[in-house]
Amino acid sequence: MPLNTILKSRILFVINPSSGKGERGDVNSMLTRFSEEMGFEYAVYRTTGKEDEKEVKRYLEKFQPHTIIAVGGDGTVNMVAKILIGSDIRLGIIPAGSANGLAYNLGIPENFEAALKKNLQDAANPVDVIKMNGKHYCLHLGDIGLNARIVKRFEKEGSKGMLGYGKQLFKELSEGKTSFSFYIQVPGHRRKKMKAEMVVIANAKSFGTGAIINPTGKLNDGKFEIIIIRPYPWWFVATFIYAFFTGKLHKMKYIRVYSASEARITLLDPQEFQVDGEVLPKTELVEAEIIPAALMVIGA
Ligand SMILES: Nc1ncnc2c1ncn2[C@@H]1O[C@H](COP(=O)(O)OP(=O)(O)OP(=O)(O)O)[C@@H](O)[C@H]1O
Repeated sequence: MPLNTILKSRILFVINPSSGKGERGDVNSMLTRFSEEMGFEYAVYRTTGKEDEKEVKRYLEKFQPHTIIAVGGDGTVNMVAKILIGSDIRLGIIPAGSANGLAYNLGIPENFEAALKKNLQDAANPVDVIKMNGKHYCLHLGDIGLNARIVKRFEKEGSKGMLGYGKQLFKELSEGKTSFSFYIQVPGHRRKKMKAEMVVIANAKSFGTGAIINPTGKLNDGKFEIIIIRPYPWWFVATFIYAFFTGKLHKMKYIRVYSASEARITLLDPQEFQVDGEVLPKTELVEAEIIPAALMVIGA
């Protein structure tokens, strides 16, 4: 955004004080300093975990921001994004959660001041959103099976950070694989019965850990990808890890990728399901459709 636009703009900061690393440093004085230097007006709403959506909507009416910057993890970003779908209010992100998937994909630094500067300088561009089962809005990715089970364990046991994720991944893998069967319907392809360890429905390229699950993913192409990890022999894990970090997963054996603007996955038995880090009840059906250019996101 050019400086003269920032000078006139109103920015609402939605801060989750309880997210991953908590509120670090003296955020208030940093915001005051930047607003004086750059001349923007700002308001702060600190989330409580109760009725936050309603409160943010009240700020929209009374403060009429041009930009909302979500300071927190994927949950906070998702809560704000949901409110902004279809509006031209810009969404910015300062990552401060235990999972910051979208921020990672946008290359936003974890340091508060550096992330704030980036949000004040970068342009906003349209980003697609995936609507799942008619009510869940996904900016980053959702999945069925292995990763959803790990995210669930992670939350239940109060694990933190990459080490915590690694511990839960190890536990899941050492308990043996639990593949599941499903039917997949994607327009232009015949309905197919398949078996998988995990099915990922991705808007973005990478998990917040940096693992590239969707090498061909773009946030603004009007499509999402369905990445199916089929049952594999145990010794293939090392090849997967190599592929995850070199961006070659889509070329691997045991992987099937669909690119789609809508899809329907019917599970033969209910499976764990998560969307942008939020663990949802086990499901037997996932219907996904893209909402193209749904949001203006800074740094996209
Ligand atoms: N003040 C608060 N106290 C407790 N919980 C809160 C508060 N504000 C928001 N929350 C909850 O925080 C969750 C979102 O957290 P977010 O994803 O931003 O950070 P996180 O550290 O990654 O969290 P998590 O690991 O639980 O996903 C939501 O469930 C929301 O209800």
